[in-house]
Amino acid sequence: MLQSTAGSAGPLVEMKNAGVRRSGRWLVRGVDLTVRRGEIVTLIGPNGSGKSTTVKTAIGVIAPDEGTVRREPALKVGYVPQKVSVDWTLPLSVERLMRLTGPLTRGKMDEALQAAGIAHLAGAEVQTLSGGEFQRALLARALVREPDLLVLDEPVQGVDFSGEIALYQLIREIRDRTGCGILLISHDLHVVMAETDTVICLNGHVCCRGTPENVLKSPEYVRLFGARAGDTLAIYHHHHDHTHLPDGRVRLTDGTVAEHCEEHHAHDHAGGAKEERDAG
Ligand SMILES: Nc1ncnc2c1ncn2[C@@H]1O[C@H](COP(=O)(O)OP(=O)(O)OP(=O)(O)O)[C@@H](O)[C@H]1O
Repeated sequence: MLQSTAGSAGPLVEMKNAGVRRSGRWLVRGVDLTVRRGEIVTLIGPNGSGKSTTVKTAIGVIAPDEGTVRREPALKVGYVPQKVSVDWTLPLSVERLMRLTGPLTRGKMDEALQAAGIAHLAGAEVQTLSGGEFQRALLARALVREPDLLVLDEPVQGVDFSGEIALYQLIREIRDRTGCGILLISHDLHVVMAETDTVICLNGHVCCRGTPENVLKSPEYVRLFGARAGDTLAIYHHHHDHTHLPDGRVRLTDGTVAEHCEEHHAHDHAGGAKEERDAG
């Protein structure tokens, strides 16, 4: 089972006033960050704002120069990198990619590929995968470890808008099913981040934090991301306002039954530039 082990009720990772200093300057400073089981936390910020440094500090790849970082004992981390260096001239199937870092039973591999939604691509050559499929293959690799904490660095890079929605939906499903904590890195708030519990906006320090809606409205965020913050960004809301019946009709929360769900999906758009329909 791709199920994280139930540990203590405390945070998976907790950073308090953490700072990292290199070559005489603070790369990040004063970072407070907590990820609990079942929680999705997203770090956003411009290039060079310290997102990767913060994540590496959170998972213990680098030690803080000030402040504290506490992790749950024996915390298992699954990491989905932003990029991998693969020699594309060599043939490499998805199955081999999954086995590059260690032996893996067929069952575990199938389960992880299934969880990432690419079971049908096990035998495919990695170089033929689309951007979204490749991200899913990297995600499957991380899921094999049955992580308590899943860390994804820019998960929707090279993925089109509908692929972006599908990937965020998958990330949420993984969280719902396994109960793991998820730490996402992104350069900006994405339209589908409404499922994120907490957004932390970095620029060498924490500029602002809160729900996606609150961060979107905060003057610090608008200052950092400029006019496009208000003009082009839409927050996608998925309202679970109905139940699908076996005959294809839907029952709404008020008990009425409708033929289709489309007309009953309500979407909020903070900026209104992107329209997206919920597939139900
Ligand atoms: N070991 C190091 N020594 C000196 N400077 C470093 C070191 N590692 C990172 N930096 C610098 O620290 C800053 C923050 O880097 P970091 O990779 O954390 O940013 P980021 O927000 O993840 O950026 P991006 O969005 O471009 O991936 C950058 O200016 C980077 O050049």
